[in-house]
Amino acid sequence: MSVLSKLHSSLDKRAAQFSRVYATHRPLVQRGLTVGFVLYVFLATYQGLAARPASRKGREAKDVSEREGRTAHVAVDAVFYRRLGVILRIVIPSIRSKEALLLIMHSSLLIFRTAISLYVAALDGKIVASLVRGQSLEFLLNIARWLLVAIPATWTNSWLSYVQNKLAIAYRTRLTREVLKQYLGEESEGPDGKVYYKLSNLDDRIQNPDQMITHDIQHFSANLAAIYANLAKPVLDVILYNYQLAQNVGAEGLVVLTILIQCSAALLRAATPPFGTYTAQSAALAGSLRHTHSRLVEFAEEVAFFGGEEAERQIIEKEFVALVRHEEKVMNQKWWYGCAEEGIVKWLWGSFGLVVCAIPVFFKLPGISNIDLGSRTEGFVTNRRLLLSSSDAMGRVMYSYKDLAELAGYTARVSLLFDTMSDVRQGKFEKALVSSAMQGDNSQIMRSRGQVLEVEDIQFENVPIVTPNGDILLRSLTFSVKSGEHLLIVGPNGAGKSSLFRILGGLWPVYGGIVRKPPASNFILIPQRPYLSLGTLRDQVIYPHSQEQMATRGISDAELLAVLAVVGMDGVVEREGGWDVAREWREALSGGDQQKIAWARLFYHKPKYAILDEATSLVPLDMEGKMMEHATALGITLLTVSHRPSLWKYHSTILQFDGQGGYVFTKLDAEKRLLLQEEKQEMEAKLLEVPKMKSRLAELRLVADARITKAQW
Ligand SMILES: Nc1ncnc2c1ncn2[C@@H]1O[C@H](COP(=O)(O)OP(=O)(O)OP(=O)(O)O)[C@@H](O)[C@H]1O
Repeated sequence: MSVLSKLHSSLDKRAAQFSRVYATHRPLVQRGLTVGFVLYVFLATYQGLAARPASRKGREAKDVSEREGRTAHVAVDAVFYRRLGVILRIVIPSIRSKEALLLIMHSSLLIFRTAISLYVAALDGKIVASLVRGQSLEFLLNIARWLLVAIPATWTNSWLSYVQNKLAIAYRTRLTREVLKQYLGEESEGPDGKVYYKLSNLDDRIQNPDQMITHDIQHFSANLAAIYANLAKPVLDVILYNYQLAQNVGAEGLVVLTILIQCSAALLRAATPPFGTYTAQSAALAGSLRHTHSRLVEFAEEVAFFGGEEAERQIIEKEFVALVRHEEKVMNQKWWYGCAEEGIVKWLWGSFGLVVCAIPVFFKLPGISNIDLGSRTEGFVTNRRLLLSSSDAMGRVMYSYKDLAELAGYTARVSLLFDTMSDVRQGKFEKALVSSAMQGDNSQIMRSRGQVLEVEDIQFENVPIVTPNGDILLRSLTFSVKSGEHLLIVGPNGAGKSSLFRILGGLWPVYGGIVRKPPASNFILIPQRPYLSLGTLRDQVIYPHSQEQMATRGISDAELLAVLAVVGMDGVVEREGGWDVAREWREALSGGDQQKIAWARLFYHKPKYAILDEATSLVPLDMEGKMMEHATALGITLLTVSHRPSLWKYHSTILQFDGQGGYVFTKLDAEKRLLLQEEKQEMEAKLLEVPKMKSRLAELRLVADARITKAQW
């Protein structure tokens, strides 16, 4: 016997010995491998979802933040989980909440559906086996079972999508309510309120809050509701299907299969583009495009008069092209990613699966006695179905990473909204400042804060007027207004007249000194272009009251008509078809009529103070006088900005800005001021005549010189 054949026989002996030992201990090995497999699936899922460095994704995410003015990144990482945690506490406030119950219901349905799938896999195998064996009765019985199981199966699927949609709506409702609570904070919240104003005027971080509150919250909620099904269910499926498969084909093949699948999955994952960042970018670009369109709708008349169609088209097109380019980039990425994904998940993993299913056909597995053709076919069909479901579930775990990345994008947007609102409520604003705001004295003023005290009268003590971008309009302003002492405010454009009102209304922060003033509810503002709400004609006059509040105050429609009569607008009720007609009042009423409605609103509310910012610029002089007299007769103290001298006589003090950072606050003697004004106008008129007179004089001189010369001749 040669050395080679000796070696061969000794190897044979050892192999036989090993397979004997292995066969004896196989049940134990199987159990160990199965437990190991389950642990592995959990670990792999955890690792797949756990925080990861944001490298490339972080870099690309900067694009989003630049548009939103903030350095936040979008990736499936620790930041994402922290943000999601905060939002989850809002959408699922307690274990007894409706949302928690819906989640439990959703989970039960998911488990039930998997159980049905397992049953169907086995039944499928049995049907084919009975066919191969030619057992007609068995075949019919199995078909009956198939039809029976179809009832709960279809029922479960419908319920699943129903509960998932319900969850999405419930999340959206919770989030929207919470956002609106903060965004339109009650006036009683004092300086913390008016977030909707501060967000767009005092802070740069959010360009389109409307888009965030509507579109982004909706997508976030839908994604969050789906991610649970897309993640929890496939993980559960992978474990259950594979457990069942391990029983049928042996755990060894499955372990090899899992290793191969995980290696290819890791490769695919490494190549996954940053879809989360793309989602956030898409949302920001879509918001920007919508904003340009809504601006055009808002200023349609102005644009039409200017013939600005070409300019507007260019602006809109620029936004549109940016969005389309981005969508195309994402589409291209999705195209190649989709190819790679399908090739790996469907075809490569499918071939691995077929090989695994074939194991019991080609190898005799201890404990599994597939002898006849029927049993072999039954085993193959069942295993193949299990495998298809398992690889489908595995694929969904893979896809869910993409979903998770998308959810991260929306989470970033929603949490940016919450974070910014929270900062704004605490008076922390992020805005691009003018360069002077960063220097010495100016930056000192910007850093400090003044005091706001609630008292009966208005008193400003050394208060600087600073615009949100750090421009200091006035370093220190001191003046006071007592009840009944009407104040006239004058000065050149941009001097800070309206800004003073913004401080009074609590819209702008007080950077220094002391502001004493009554609560904001004691003021009513009438600007040059008054605000008209969506609603009925009655709503315009009583805004922001509701009809119920009007009834509580004991005011009837007839009394409201009397209020309109003061401003000569009582005819409008009949003309427009009654109090309850709703219309776009900005279009239905002329500019002057809109101002008169705003004055009627003032007479309805009778506040302590009225802020009139060029509030009579569009009404005739006689009506202006009537309205001013009625307001003072009602005991309303007026703070008026106007360039019309006709209004001077209604005021007792004057605050005059010079537009260079200086001001004068003094008693106003309207008569004297009018006389001076008249004298000034007369002199100005005379001065205008001077050049004309000079040229006439020159002409006369020429004529006179000519006559003298002629006489001499
Ligand atoms: N939200 C804002 N953010 C930044 N700057 C602002 C803001 N609102 C106003 N400003 C700036 O504050 C300055 C003063 O504006 P303000 O409206 O108080 O002027 P004004 O005296 O009322 O002028 P006008 O007579 O033209 O109405 C202007 O330069 C304006 O650009």
